Amino acid sequence: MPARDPPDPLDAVLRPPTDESPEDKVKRLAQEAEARRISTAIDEDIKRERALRKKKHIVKLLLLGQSESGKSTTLRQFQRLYTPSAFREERVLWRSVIQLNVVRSIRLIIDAISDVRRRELPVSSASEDSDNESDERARLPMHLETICMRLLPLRHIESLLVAKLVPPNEEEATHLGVCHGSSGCDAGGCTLHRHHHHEIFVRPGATWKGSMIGKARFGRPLSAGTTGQETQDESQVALHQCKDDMIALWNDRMVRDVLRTRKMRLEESPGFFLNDLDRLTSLHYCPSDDDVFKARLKTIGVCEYKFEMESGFESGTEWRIIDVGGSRSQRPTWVPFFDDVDAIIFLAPISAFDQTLVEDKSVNRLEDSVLLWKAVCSNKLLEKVELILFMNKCDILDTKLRSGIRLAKYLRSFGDRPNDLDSAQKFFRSKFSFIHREHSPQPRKFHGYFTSVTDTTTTSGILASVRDMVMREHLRKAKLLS
Ligand SMILES: Nc1nc2c(ncn2[C@@H]2O[C@H](COP(=O)(O)OP(=O)(O)OP(=O)(O)O)[C@@H](O)[C@H]2O)c(=O)[nH]1
Ligand SMILES: [Mg+2]
Repeated sequence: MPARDPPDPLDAVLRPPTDESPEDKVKRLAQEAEARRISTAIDEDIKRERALRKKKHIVKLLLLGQSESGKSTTLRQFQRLYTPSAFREERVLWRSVIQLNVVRSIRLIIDAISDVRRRELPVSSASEDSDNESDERARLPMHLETICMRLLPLRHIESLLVAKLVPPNEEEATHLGVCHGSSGCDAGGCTLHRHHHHEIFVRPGATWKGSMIGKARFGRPLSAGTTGQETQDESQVALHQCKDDMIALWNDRMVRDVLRTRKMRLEESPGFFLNDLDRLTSLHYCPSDDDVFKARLKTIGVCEYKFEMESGFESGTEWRIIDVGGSRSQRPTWVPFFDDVDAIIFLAPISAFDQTLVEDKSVNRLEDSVLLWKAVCSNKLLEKVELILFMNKCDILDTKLRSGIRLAKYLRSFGDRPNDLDSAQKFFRSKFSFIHREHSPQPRKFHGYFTSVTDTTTTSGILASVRDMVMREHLRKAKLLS
């Protein structure tokens, strides 16, 4: 005789009672039918979700370009466009970065005027009581000495802000481009010690935002009042108290002379806010969108920003935008992303034709961008990737050319073309598109844009066309593969 299966332990529990009344039976059967209905609905939900996940598109966009080319600013523009409420909520967190940008600009000025040589000054600016030696340090006029003295508390504020923004034990080797030397200085009665001008940076993982707000992240809105940043803080109080002196320093004629002779064009430098001191130093200052785009915080490592399209034909598409550090030591982090990226936005700051890299003073910035672009175009791993070129910082290019800086002096091939924005842009477009054509392993379309990514209006339109183009290409390739 075959062995009998052991009794099912659940069977006894689930079996209807032997003394069940007809009414109870009707009730039980109804309950069982309802339970079956719910179970089928859950099964269908799971099936639908699986199918959806299978269908869900993930579009990956990588931002590349040298340091200070505008990658993180472009990322912030994407954030503003596609997760506006999270962007707005996080604006307040940029206040410390902006405070530090301001304090650093002021220190650059004080350092410059503190060891200015008499021969560097126009005759009218030099103080009269100095002796004849031509290389003698110029004495500062009394009013500037007083201002420098009164701005001494900003040194403490700078240390506070660095402690707040830079993770402990982090040291970054690159320095701000416009600074000099690192020894102490003594200008008349005003003694200031220069520090190394380490540029502050953001490292993912130990993010500065994370350290300031606990667990808050893009996509997970913060409520105002949770960070403590929006109320007045020590740095803001100090900046408020120093407001008049900072404004007087920045507007001083001799200061401007010194900056001019030293070719320190602070207005064109990243993180420049000195024309907005009145607004920025108010006790309840909260950064505007534009302030967030103008703020400078260097990227070290890789940051990924995810967002999902909520409507239209892209509904359900997840976008991942990857922002990397652009300084030379950071470039090895780029390659692992080449594998499965849909498109690259490459930023070339075409205003930088007369500048050198912060990390290597012997390398011209424009040349570096051109070489990088060539390397990206010719990379075999990227042969099927859409390359989008942002010829960026056109606003600064325009200002430079208008101020009389001659492009041909730095780029002989520019020849005798008119030294204006239009001619320069045509020239750069043909230079970059030529490289794209000649060095791409297989023919592909050139997508070139002239951008000033700090400008929200023009950039929003450009990002929308980029998004459409990338999405179309993504769908076309997905169709070809399926
Ligand atoms: N005027 C102007 N400033 C810009 C433009 N694009 C970027 N900037 C500024 O340039 C600075 C550097 O921009 P970032 O976006 O931080 O540069 P990045 O490429 O991310 O640099 P790394 O993180 O060092 O690789 C910031 O202060 C920006 O506000 C532009 O088109 N015009
Ligand atoms: Mg960056």
